[in-house]
Amino acid sequence: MGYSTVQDLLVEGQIITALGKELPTSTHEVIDLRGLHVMPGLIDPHVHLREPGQTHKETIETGTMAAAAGGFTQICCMPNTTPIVDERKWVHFIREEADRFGYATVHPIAAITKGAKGQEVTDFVALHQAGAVAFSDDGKGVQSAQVMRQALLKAKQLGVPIVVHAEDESLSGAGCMNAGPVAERLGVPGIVSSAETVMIARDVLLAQETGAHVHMCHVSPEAAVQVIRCAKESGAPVTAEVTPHHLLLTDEQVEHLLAQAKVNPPLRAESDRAACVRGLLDGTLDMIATDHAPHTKEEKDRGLLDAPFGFVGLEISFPLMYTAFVKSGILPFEKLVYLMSTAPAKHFHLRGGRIQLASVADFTVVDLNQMRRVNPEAFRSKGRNTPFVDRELWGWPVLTIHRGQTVFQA
Ligand SMILES: NC(=O)N[C@@H](CC(=O)O)C(=O)O
Ligand SMILES: [Zn+2]
Repeated sequence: MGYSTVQDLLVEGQIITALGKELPTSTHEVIDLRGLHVMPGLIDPHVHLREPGQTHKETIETGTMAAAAGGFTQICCMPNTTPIVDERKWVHFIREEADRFGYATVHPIAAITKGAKGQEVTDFVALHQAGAVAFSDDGKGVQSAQVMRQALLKAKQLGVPIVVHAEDESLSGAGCMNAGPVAERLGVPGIVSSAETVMIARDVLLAQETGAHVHMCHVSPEAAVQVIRCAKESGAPVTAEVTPHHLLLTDEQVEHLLAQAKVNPPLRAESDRAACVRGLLDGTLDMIATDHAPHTKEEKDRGLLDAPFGFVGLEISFPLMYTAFVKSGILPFEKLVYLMSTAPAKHFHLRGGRIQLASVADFTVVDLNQMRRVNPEAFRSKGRNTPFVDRELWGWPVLTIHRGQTVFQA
């Protein structure tokens, strides 16, 4: 970190072929980026692209366009589609579709269990050979410790992470928001923090016993941050992600926004939010994930009890993080780039995450001085479901280059 410089960058084909001061311009097209910042293409480890099957919510085309507009050049997509990504053909389909449009590189995450039913572990070897970079039943927790242990042993052999959506259904039940005073005032069933923390603790123990890499999704309660901190101190092979919404919002939002603030895991109390920020600053939480979860307006309008959980995030997460944490002086710019590019590349074993000689030309140019309000009507994503409508943000991406090609320009 601390590697910011002012210099030129030469791209030939898909590759960065020179870096330095005053490179000869001779026959090359010159893009003047004075006053702007270039960073390695952002990488999002947790995106719902909704294909196959749920094309009313999002498609691979619209989801990767949204990624490019948000400065992401690589994304990992979750298997909770229709059907579930539990067979090789769906891994191939996703990669081929993404390559056909070319807006961003998509790394499929395949299901841990067949149909995400939590019972029979999928064919990890075949799915990994097809291009799955990790395994997850995201959207649901794997309820059986025995099934999870079996999955960890298989993942360990392949050297890939198991990505944990931590939710014990016997505790989360029919809850639609965080359990607490706001849920009580609204008279709706709450989701207790232990529904998440109990499974995080279980999977830390299973990671220690098996030696497999466990990656915790969208961490939200204070107790979960504490469990992960202890796990890391004891050397357990555990990493974790946190979302911009869990760092910035609390369940107070649900009082005003109702289903527009409904997400899983739920927005929690102020003490939980503050603990997530501390966890991010001290390295307990390793990276930022958007958990981009598009739903239609009709679905989100069903009311707090019946609407689906989830927010879109790809097109606003860098400005959200930049404005709240870098512009305010809490986090150095380089650390944010690390959290949104270098760290996900490292822990998911992806190329990228750095701008260096001979690497693939994936990079994002941001304008740190431009303020714009969040306007969901302008999203490339089909999803408009965000609790951040109208927020004033700085640090918008203005140019995204993926494999040497311009895929987004403001
Ligand atoms: N996060 C959400 O609220 N929803 C996700 C599922 C998930 O990531 O758990 C979705 O698929 O809609
Ligand atoms: Zn999840």
